[in-house]
Order: sequence, then C-alpha cells, then structure tokens
Amino acid sequence: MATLSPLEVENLVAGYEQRVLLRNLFFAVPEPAFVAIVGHNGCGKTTLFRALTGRLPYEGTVRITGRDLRTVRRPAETGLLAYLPQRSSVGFPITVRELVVMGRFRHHRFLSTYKSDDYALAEEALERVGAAHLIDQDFTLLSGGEQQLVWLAQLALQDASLYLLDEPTQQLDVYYRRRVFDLLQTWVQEQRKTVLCITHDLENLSSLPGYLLNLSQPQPQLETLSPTTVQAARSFLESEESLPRH
Ligand SMILES: Nc1ncnc2c1ncn2[C@@H]1O[C@H](COP(=O)(O)OP(=O)(O)OP(=O)(O)O)[C@@H](O)[C@H]1O
Repeated sequence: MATLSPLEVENLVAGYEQRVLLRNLFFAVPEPAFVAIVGHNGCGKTTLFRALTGRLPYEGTVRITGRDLRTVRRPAETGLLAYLPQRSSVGFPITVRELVVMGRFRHHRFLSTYKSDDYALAEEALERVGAAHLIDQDFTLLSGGEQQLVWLAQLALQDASLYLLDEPTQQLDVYYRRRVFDLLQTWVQEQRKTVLCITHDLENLSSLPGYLLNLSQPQPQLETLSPTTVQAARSFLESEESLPRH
C-alpha cells in the first residue's frame, strides 16, 4: 500500500492584498523528513507557515497525511500540526515546568489539572533540549536563548505529525544551535515526524539528512540536503541577481 505524503502542497498562492509572495508553489514531502526552508528576508517563509496553520487565506491545495487542510478548522488544536513562531512572549510569571507541561493540552479537558505523568514527560523533554536545570525558574526571567529551548521542549510534548518551526536557532549559541538541529533529527528518525524548519543557519545544514526548499528561487523545489545543494543555495542567496525586484 502506498504511504501518504506527510505534506503535499499543490499550486499554492498566498500573500497580502496586492502583493503575492508565494506563487504556484508545488512540493510533496515523500516520507517523514526534515525540511529546511531558506530564502532572503521577506521572501515569504513565515507567510507559508501562516497559510499552513490556517491563519492566512490561500489558493491551491494543502494535504497533511492525505487530509485536505481546508477541512480542518484548527489544525494546531487537533494535533495535525504544531507550530513554533519566530517570537512568542509570556506576560505573566510562570515556572518553566508549568509552561512546558502545557504542551500536553490536547490530552486534557479545559481547566483539568496536569498529572504526575504529564510532569514527568515535561521533565524528560527539558532534559532532551539540555534545559533541565531551568525547570524551577521563572520563564520570564530567562535569556532569549534559554526561552527558545523551553519552547522547543513544550513543542515536543504536543505530539503532532507535522512540526513547523520558524527560526528555532535564531538566538542560540553555536553549541545549542547544533544541539537543536540534532534534536530535530531525532524527532524525524525516532518518532517519524516531519519537521519544516525556517532557518538562515546554512552552515549547520550541509551535514544533515533531509531536504532543502529555497523560497527565493523563482520556482522553489525540494532538493536533497547535501554539502553541494547547501553551497549552491548559499551562492544563489549571496548573488545580487537573486535579490527580489520590487
Ligand atoms: N500582515 C501583513 N500585511 C502586509 N504585508 C505583510 C504582512 N505580514 C508580512 N508582510 C510582508 O510580507 C513579506 C514577507 O514576510 P514574511 O514574514 O513571510 O518573510 P520571511 O521570508 O519569513 O522573512 P524573514 O527571513 O525576515 O523572517 C514581508 O515583506 C512583510 O513585510
């Protein structure tokens, strides 16, 4: 029996008012995989995630494991996908433990309390991102990089089939950047997740298995990640000719 593609995008068109940013985008992720999404600032990477999370109207078809995205009213709430935006903030004091355990929200009815099993999973998720030592701290007092690791731990608990991460290594030092990319690989290889990761961190990509989607290309297509394809993407993005003309 043929396996369903984790994500198929057909003829996707999306943008804002007079400005179309994504034009007739076609790609299909053939199996659970890591997909790095690269491209110039403003080329439409976050816009693609806004369309996939149902927060921006689009033309065309998106299927997640065969299910038409238009038929799912709240894709994140139903566990079809989980999304880590570029910036998230919390406006009230909360311990890291309590914030991470909220990743279990789909397993609980509104206002029901989390159980010891949930907290054990939260602790494990924090260990896996290298942030177990932060568990009792007030999240709002952490550094930007520490907060980012905590969000990743919370995301891991959401247990979706498709993860969308918008620049997850942006504020991290070299050690944690590497560690986060390795963690995302374990989600793919051990848990059969599909991870779409927007990044400008090209130097970490060449040694990873997966795919590359360069949204600055006139007709973006999935390419296999390798030192050669990453170098070609870098040369393209560094060239004056690749810059968008407005
Ligand atoms: N709500 C909006 N209304 C109009 N234009 C918008 C809106 N949101 C974003 N844009 C514009 O759309 C363009 C693409 O934005 P988007 O956030 O998708 O870029 P990006 O590729 O993720 O960039 P970066 O690498 O800088 O994060 C930008 O020029 C942005 O100013």
